[in-house]
Amino acid sequence: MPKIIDAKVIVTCPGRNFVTLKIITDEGIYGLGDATLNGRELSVASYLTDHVIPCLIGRDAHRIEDIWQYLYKGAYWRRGPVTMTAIAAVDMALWDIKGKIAGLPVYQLLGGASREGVMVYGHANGTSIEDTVNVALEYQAQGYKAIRLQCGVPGMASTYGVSKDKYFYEPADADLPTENVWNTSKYLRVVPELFKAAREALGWDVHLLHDIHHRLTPIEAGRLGKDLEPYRPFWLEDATPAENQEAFRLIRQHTTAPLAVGEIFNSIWDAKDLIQNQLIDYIRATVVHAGGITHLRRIAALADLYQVRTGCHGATDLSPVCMAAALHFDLSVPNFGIQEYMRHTEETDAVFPHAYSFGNGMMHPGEAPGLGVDIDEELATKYEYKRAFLPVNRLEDGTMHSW
Ligand SMILES: O=C(O)[C@@H](O)[C@@H](O)[C@H](O)[C@H](O)CO
Ligand SMILES: [Mg+2]
Repeated sequence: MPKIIDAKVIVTCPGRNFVTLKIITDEGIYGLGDATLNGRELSVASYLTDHVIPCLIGRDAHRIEDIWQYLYKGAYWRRGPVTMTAIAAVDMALWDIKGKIAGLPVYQLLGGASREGVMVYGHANGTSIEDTVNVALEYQAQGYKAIRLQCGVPGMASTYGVSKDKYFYEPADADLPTENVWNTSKYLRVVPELFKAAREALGWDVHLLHDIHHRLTPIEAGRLGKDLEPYRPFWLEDATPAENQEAFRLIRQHTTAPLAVGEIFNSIWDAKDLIQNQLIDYIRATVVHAGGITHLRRIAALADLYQVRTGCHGATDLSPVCMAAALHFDLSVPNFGIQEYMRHTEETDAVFPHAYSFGNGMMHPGEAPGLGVDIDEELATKYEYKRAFLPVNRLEDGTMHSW
């Protein structure tokens, strides 16, 4: 059996912070897991170093399910983003090891390919509707079949999803949280105009998505969904904060716009009622924050019973290790929907060389054994951790709001 003899956490910051777990076996084979939790990176690094790695040494690396259960039940304090991101990193690394030993890409261990490629969506954003539509046209020219639209709101200095750099979006932008100002009624006026302009410019053969990013109440989300129906959105994401899963019932009563939620979910329990009551159409939970490939398969299997499809989170603050793992999952899972793909920077890709590829709006994990991603540890040491927080949102009267 491949015995775990060592494991370490690598924190690196090639333009943004990433936390990576490396598990090493007595046969010299190692596996990698993404452990990045944007804005709270060091909490996961410590959870792994201080509370998980000592329990891994000496274990059989093939026992993925047993180790998953040991870390989940053994912590006593179950669930939560830090715990489940740490478990996810171990899970990814063990699938990587298992694939390398078997000489197979992980998707083959998950039941093989269910499709030829993974449809992805890119992020078009701009300070104005015109800028956003022009970037969307560039994505369409690159072959993207699905494009997310996020634009600035007149009268608001900054808002979620609008980046300073046209192609790379990094929201964790300061040593302490940046304070954004938010105005719901201004936002509700601009999004339908954005979609109208986008449909006129891009036509109907491209999927258009939008991320509300938790900022509306259920009835406001129902109103926006109804306003966007003529433009056939592929999905409205994070329409309202989802701690109260029942809140989505009110949205459903007012609009047929498809709903996606779950990038901040970390276990099946966060999504169970949404899925079983068909209150959503896509589940956004992802490998790195929802307990790894092992747990994400359980979430997808439940979703499949209710015709809910996957739509994994894939922002730049999820490392190429997570992107690789997600693509293996996406290629195999029967109820695949779509995969988010925000390109990493060249310096990030240099630290994490990988086998996955993009072409004509689709991605593929590649045929390398395991996850097909590595880490250049020497290069990684050149990029010191740099504390960075996600922004916060306040209403114009100063009231704290969701960002
Ligand atoms: O859909 C998305 O990609 C967003 O919600 C993310 O950009 C999210 O804001 C970041 O991952 C937070 O770190
Ligand atoms: Mg989102």
